[in-house]
Amino acid sequence: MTTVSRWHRACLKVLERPSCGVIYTRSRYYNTSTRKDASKPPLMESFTCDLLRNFSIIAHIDHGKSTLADRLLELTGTIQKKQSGKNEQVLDKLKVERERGITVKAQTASMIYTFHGKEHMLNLIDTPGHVDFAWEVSRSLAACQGALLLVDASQGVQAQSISVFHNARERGLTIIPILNKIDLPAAQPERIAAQMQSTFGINPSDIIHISAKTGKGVESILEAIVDRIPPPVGSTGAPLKAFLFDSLYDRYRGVISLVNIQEGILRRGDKITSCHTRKKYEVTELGIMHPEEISTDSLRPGQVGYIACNMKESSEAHIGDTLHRVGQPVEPMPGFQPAKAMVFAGVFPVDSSDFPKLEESIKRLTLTDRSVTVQRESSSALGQGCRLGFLGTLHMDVFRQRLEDEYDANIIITAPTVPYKVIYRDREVFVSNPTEFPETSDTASRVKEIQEPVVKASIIVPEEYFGDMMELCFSHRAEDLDHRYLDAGINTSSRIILTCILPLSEIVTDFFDQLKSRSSGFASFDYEDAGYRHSDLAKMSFLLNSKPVDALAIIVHRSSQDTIARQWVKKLHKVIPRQMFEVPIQAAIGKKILARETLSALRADVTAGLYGGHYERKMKHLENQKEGKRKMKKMGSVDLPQEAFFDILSNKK
Ligand SMILES: Nc1nc2c(ncn2[C@@H]2O[C@H](COP(=O)(O)OP(=O)(O)OP(=O)(O)O)[C@@H](O)[C@H]2O)c(=O)[nH]1
Repeated sequence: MTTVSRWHRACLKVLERPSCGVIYTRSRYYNTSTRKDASKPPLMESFTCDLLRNFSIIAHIDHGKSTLADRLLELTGTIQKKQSGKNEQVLDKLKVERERGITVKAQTASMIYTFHGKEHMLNLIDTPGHVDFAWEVSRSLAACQGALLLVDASQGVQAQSISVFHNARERGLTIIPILNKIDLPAAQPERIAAQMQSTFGINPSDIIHISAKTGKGVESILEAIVDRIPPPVGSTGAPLKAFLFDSLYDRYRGVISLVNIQEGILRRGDKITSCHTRKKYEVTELGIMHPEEISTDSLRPGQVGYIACNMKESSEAHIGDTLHRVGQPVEPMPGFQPAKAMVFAGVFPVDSSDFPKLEESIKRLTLTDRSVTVQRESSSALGQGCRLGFLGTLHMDVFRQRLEDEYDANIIITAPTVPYKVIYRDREVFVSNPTEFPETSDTASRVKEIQEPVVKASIIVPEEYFGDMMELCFSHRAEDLDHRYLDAGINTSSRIILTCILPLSEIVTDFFDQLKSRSSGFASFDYEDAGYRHSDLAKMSFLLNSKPVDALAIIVHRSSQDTIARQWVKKLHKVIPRQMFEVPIQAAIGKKILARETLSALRADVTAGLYGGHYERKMKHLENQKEGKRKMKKMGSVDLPQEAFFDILSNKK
C-alpha cells in the first residue's frame, strides 16, 4: 500500500469518526476527560515536556507487541474498538506484515491519555521483533525515554528478550517489565517473573501482568507509562533542534520525515537545514501520527511527529540527522551506525525485457526501506538485474514479497551470499557476488587470505534439546561454544543459554529452520555481528556441457565441498530438461571436477520410416544421428529455462 493511499485513508478515517479528531480517554481513577470539538487537531502547545512520554515496546518475536499497541490505541480512544474483538494490528500497515503476522517497519502513534486530571500525550514507537530488523529497534529506541519490555508468560524470556533488554538498558531507558498472555492455560506468571528477576535483575513486584488479547491489566500500563517513564527535556526558547529517526516516501509529497523535537518549536513555513547534507528546505506540512497523519500547527520540545519539506530523494533524509533552523546552527545529535547489509542476492526479471520496470520498482521500494542496498548486475544466463543487499534472509524474503505484491514484479532471486573479505597482497576488497570471487587455488590471483563474516549467536533452549543444539552448531562450523543455565535457582525444568561464534553464511541457509525443527519449536535464537574470521573458502562453479553458468556459482567452505557438489549436481539433473544431445552436469572448484551427473539425450526415432529388414541401413541412420549429435553438442548451448532456475534457487542447499 502506498503512503498516499494511507494518507487518503487517514483523511477519510478522520472524517468518518463520530467525533473525528482526538478522542480523550477516561482514566480509571479520574473521570475528568471530555470530548472536545474533535475536528480540531490537538493543541500542541498544551503538551509541554512534563505532559509527554515517549516509549517503545520491545520483545522477542510474537510476544505480543502489535497486539498490545492495538489495546493501548483503543483504550486511549485513538482507534475504535472492534466489536468482533478481532486483532487489528493497526500499526502493521504493510500487506506482508498482516499476512505474516510480523512487524517489519517500526511505526509511530501518538495518543492522548488523561491521568491525575491532566491530558498527557503518549508517543508509542512500535518495533519489529525479528533479529533482521534489530536496526529498526535501535532507531526507535533513540527517540524514547522508556520501553515496555514484553515477555510471553507461557514461553518466558527468549533470546531476543535479552538482546533488546540490553539495547534499551545501554541507552539509559526506563524499562517497564510486562508479562503478557496470562490468559493462556500454559501461562506460568510466577515462574516467568522469577526468570525475569534472575535474568534481568527485575523486581517481580514491578512486573505488570496483562493479557494484550483480552485487554486485562492493560490500563495499568498506561498509568505506569506516565508514572515511571521520565518526560523528555527541552526548552521552547532554545534554537530548533530536531532529531530525524525515520522516513517514509510519498509519491506526491516526497520524503516524509519522522522527527523528535529536542529543542525549540517547529512550524509550517519554517526554513530548516540538515546538519548532514547542509541542504535547505521549507516545512510545508507537519503533524502527528494518530496513528494516521493529523496535521498540527507546530511541533514542540519532546514531541514526536512528521514533517514534509519537499525532500525529493530518500537519501536526503539521513536517519540520525539533526535538523535546525537556517542561520541558527546547533550541535548535531550523535547519529546511528548506518544499517549494514549482511545478505546479498541478485534479482532478475523473469522476462528480461522487464528490467527497466523492475529497476524502477526496486528504486521506489527502497525509498520506504532504506536499509536495502542496490547495485546493477548482469548475468549471461539471466540477463540484466540488480544485486541487492539485505539485513538478513527474512528481510530479503519480505522485500521480494513486497516487490511482487506492491509492484506486480515477476522475478528470479539468486542464492543469498554474505560479504566476504578478500585480502590481496596490496589491498582488501569485499566480495558479495560469487562471480567476482577469486580462484584461490590460482597462485597468480595474489590472494593472501579470505575472511568471512561471523556472528555471536545465542540460543536459548530447554535442557532436553541441548545435545541436538550442540550437534546443529557443530555441523554449522560453530566455534567458541559456551553454555550456562538460565533459570539457575528456579525450581523447575531448566533452560540453557548456548553461545557460540557462527559463520554468517551458515545462518543464511537453513540454520533457523533446523533450529526450530530439532527443538520442536522451543529454541529461540539471536545474533549480533562479531566481525570477520579467516576461512578456507572457494568458489564452486557449475558447468553444463562444460560451460560454467555464472548465476549458479556459489561460495563454499572446503570442509563441505564434496557434499555440496554432489547435492547440487543431483538437483540440477532433476530440474534441467533433457536436450537433443547428452549434457554433462559438473560441479568444479578451479579446474578440479568434484561431481558429475549426465543428462541423457532426447532420442528422435530416425529409423521410424524404415520398414522391413535392412539392418545396415538402420545402423547407418543411427550412426548419422550420433555424428549429428556430437557436432550439436560441441556447438550447442544448453537451453536452461527460467523455471529451472526458479526450481534450483528456490530450494537452496
Ligand atoms: N492468548 C493470547 N494471545 C496473544 C496475546 N497477545 C498477543 N497474542 C497473540 O500472539 C500472536 C503474536 O502477537 P503479535 O502482537 O503479532 O506479536 P508481535 O510481538 O507484534 O510480533 P512481531 O511484530 O512479529 O514481533 C498473535 O497471534 C496474537 O493474537 C495475549 O495476551 N493472549
